[in-house]
Amino acid sequence: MAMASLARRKAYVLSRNLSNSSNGNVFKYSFSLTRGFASASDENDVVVIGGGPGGYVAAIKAAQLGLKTTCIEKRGALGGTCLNVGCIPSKALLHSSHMYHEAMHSFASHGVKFSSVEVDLPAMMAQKDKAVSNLTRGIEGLFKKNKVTYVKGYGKFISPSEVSVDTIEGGNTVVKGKNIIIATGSDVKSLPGITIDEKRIVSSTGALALNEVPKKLVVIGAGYIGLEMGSVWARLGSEVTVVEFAADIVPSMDGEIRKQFQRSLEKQKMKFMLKTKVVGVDLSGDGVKLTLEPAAGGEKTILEADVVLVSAGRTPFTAGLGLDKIGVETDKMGRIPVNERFATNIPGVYAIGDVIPGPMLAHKAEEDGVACVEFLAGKHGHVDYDKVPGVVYTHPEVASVGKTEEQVKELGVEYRVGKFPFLANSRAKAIDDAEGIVKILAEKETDKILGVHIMAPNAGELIHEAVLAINYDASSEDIARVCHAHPTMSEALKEAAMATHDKPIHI
Ligand SMILES: Cc1cc2nc3c(=O)[nH]c(=O)nc-3n(C[C@H](O)[C@H](O)[C@H](O)COP(=O)(O)OP(=O)(O)OC[C@H]3O[C@@H](n4cnc5c(N)ncnc54)[C@H](O)[C@@H]3O)c2cc1C
Ligand SMILES: NC(=O)c1ccc[n+]([C@@H]2O[C@H](COP(=O)([O-])OP(=O)(O)OC[C@H]3O[C@@H](n4cnc5c(N)ncnc54)[C@H](O)[C@@H]3O)[C@@H](O)[C@H]2O)c1
Repeated sequence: MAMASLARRKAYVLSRNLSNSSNGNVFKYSFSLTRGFASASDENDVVVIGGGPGGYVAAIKAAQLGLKTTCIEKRGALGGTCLNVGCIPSKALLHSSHMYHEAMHSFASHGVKFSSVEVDLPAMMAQKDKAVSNLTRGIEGLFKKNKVTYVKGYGKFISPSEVSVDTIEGGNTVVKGKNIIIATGSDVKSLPGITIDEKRIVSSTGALALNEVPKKLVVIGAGYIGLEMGSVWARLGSEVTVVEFAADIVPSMDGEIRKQFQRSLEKQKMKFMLKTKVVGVDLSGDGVKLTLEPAAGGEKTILEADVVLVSAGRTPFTAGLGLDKIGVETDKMGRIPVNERFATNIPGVYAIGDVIPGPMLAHKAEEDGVACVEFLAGKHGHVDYDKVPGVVYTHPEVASVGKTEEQVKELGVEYRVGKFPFLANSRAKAIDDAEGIVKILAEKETDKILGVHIMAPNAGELIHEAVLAINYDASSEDIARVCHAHPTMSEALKEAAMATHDKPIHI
């Protein structure tokens, strides 16, 4: 059987039959799987531009599905923003700085004493860089294992089936593909009048590589990056002030959880200036002087900083890609609209990940990549953006899936809420790390889970039981009746589920 399926895979030659629908954005595909060797031609079945979580995962999956695949990446390393300057280095620094903070503030109460604790920033950065380089090399290994051709260079369209690549070595090559997937990701959104120099005014990339702990750090934007990188430097000793235009931190978070989360960050000495905008920057002295104004207008104030982190969102990256040359449409925000098969308005050209509408998250980009190539291979791909979990990796972490209470109210659905605080969870008490809560929202009539929100030290791990439940349309009673090991933090989810459909035991 295995031999037969291998032979079948090798023999697939994909022939695509495109028919453009009246709105120009929906295509129908039919595939004929005839015997022959696709590799006999130079043309790829799939070319992926961008080697981030969207692109590299799409390339590997396409190859696994028997499609001849090439991935083009300009930065000289695979893994994209996430691995090189995003998820991975930030989590490395979050972990290291948390260890330092624990050593300074928590170890003694557990009976572990040191004569002195100090930060060795170069060593901390070296550990982060080692994690990144090991992982990027790992993806190159996966490309080899799966026979994905890797072209290092800057790709730009010369036609809907041809990409010209200025290679890192200095040459040029043209890569042809029956299907081309744009996975070029996103870049820092700059703010008018604020020029990022990655020294005094930094993006997340600069904030991941500061060579000393700034005395005063001002963060513009209380979103994922601002709170994670703000936490890193606050733990290492910076005085951190977060300036946020909106009325709340992480505006997309459930309101009740957000309030508790903000209080927790304030206890960690992070200061918040909400409903505030930066209207001027003065770099004439050694540091930075920011002019602030209430978001609604009013009296100006000055805030001084040694370093300013601009983390007010990210913007799709399509510079130099030649989209206009082949007619790929973008929306007002520079994103590439796609249909449910990730097809753009140009036949044979697809887009996934941060460059298309939807949450800008690595795991969402990966799901896009897999689903997109599954469609290309004649299978059925599926991604439901309503069931994509989100995690802020601070301490405690905040993780959520599904709807917030505000969204449920807006939908007009009758619902029940069940909550359980970690203060009543035996494991959290045992390890003396009990700040946080689980909150479950379920439809009143059916008990179907609509949303789960967790604030806990390991919320990013705990959330996946809820993600699974929501994906299987589970009820809160389903979770409540599942036996959970004791003593674990996961029991808080069970208790919150019991509180949703009936009564909890331990509170
Ligand atoms: C500081 C930070 C922390 C983050 N932490 C998390 C986290 O913890 N969890 C999470 O889910 N998400 C996190 N993100 C978001 C995550 O990094 C992105 O959602 C994810 O990387 C998007 O994947 P992608 O493949 O769409 O794009 P990217 O990862 O941006 O990859 C696109 C790649 O395409 C390449 N490219 C672009 N144009 C061309 C071209 N013309 N030719 C060749 N190559 C090209 C780029 O060099 C890049 O490597 C974080 C982001 C940042 C900045
Ligand atoms: N843990 C994670 O999953 C993780 C971590 C980091 C980044 N990311 C992703 O990277 C993307 C970018 O992160 P981010 O934190 O830059 O964006 P974000 O969208 O998460 O937050 C940006 C914040 O900046 C505020 N803002 C916008 N303009 C402003 C202005 N002029 N002045 C003050 N505040 C302003 C917004 O109201 C918002 O609260 C996010 O979409 C996120 O999905 C994810």
